[in-house]
Amino acid sequence: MQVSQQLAAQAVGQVLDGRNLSVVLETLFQQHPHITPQQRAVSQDLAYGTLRFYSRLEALLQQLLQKPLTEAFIHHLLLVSLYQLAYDKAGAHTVVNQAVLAAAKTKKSWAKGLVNAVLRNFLRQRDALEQKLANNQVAQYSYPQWWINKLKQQYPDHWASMLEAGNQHPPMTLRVNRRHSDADHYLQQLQAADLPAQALDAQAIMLEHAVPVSRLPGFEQGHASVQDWGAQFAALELDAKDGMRVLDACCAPGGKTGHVLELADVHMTAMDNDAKRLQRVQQNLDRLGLQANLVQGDASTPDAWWDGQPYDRILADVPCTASGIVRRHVDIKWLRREQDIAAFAEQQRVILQGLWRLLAKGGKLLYVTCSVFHEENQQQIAQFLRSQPDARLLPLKHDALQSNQGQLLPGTHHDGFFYALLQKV
Ligand SMILES: C[S@@+](CC[C@H](N)C(=O)[O-])C[C@H]1O[C@@H](n2cnc3c(N)ncnc32)[C@H](O)[C@@H]1O
Repeated sequence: MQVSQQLAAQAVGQVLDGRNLSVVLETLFQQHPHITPQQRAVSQDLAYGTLRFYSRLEALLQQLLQKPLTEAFIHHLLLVSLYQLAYDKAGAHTVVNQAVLAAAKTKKSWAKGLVNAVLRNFLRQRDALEQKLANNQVAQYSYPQWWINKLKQQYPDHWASMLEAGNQHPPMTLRVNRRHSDADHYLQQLQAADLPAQALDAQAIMLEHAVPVSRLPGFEQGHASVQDWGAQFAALELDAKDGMRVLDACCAPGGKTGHVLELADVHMTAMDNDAKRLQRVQQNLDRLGLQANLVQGDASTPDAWWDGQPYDRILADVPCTASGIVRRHVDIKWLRREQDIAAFAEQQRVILQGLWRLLAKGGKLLYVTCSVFHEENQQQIAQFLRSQPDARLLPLKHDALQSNQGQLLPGTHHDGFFYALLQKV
């Protein structure tokens, strides 16, 4: 556990300095090639858990310190250990002892004593410390204040449940490849492999416990893919038919590209501006046995890559704040700044404008974000419709989208997404 606490503490520190959690963890694991798969998994769980509840843990820690902590590693080690004591199954004495040993490695004479005292005081005073946070929403929900304020303003009836949904442990959800099977049949295969699960619709299945993909029946043969249920609405709403020309304009890593191709035999151009991420699209398509014309390019400047033939369907799954998928990407809560919203909204506006002229008359463009902020969603589309007289907004099929003007609120079964289906008239 000591190694995992140490690595998690380093990862937490680097994320709080502005770095992406999955990149940070990958780099740390490369630097420690001898740790076991179990130590990797525990390090990852501790880093994710600590960041999920970061501001609550920080508020608890501040109550336990008599003066500010100047040693960053000890600070982050205490956050990880408090996470373990407050949320994890590990035994309290083991957590404290291992943290003290990890602190000793810093060779600071005061570190061992401080870590021991802070963690034991937490165990003794926990109820009183927690009670003092009852009126502190940043500590209660573990989000930045600006984020809480924005959701309160934009979702007066749902803000608290949305914040809580973002703190849940995300489920592992599968998309069954319709070319091979459906949810009912695949469920039977999962049961035979001792993997309990439930069907969410004809293609989507939520597993009771996350497992390595190698344990999924037929995964290497493309019988199923890992994809949040909310993301699976995209290909269904796009409604591409056999023979159509389809552009997936921000496609990497190709989750939605694969789904569109599973549903219909279309001529697919899958484009992204990131060459490395495009390699993952190719790998995903290879596994599914599907084909697309992969193009590296900028969706906002199509003249550089477009062949001049209009598309019947365009999927614009644009870059966004990702505020709807924080339960999977816990670092986003601490990496985003409020001013990022306007910057993303401008990037999305330019992409949407750039893609619109590629759409055939009568064709449909599905605009998608994994954000819950109105500036990137409803406001973006309202502004687009005002500036584009040949665009009209079509109704969406899925009930959950219809009832919220295209906004899928994050919940137990899916992340938060926004969908708008536009037709060129
Ligand atoms: C939300 S992700 C797409 C996820 C993907 N549709 C899927 O379902 O797997 C957004 C993608 O847009 C790409 N991107 C960002 N700016 C772009 C631009 N100007 N032109 C094309 N792609 C862009 C990013 O590299 C990223 O892969």
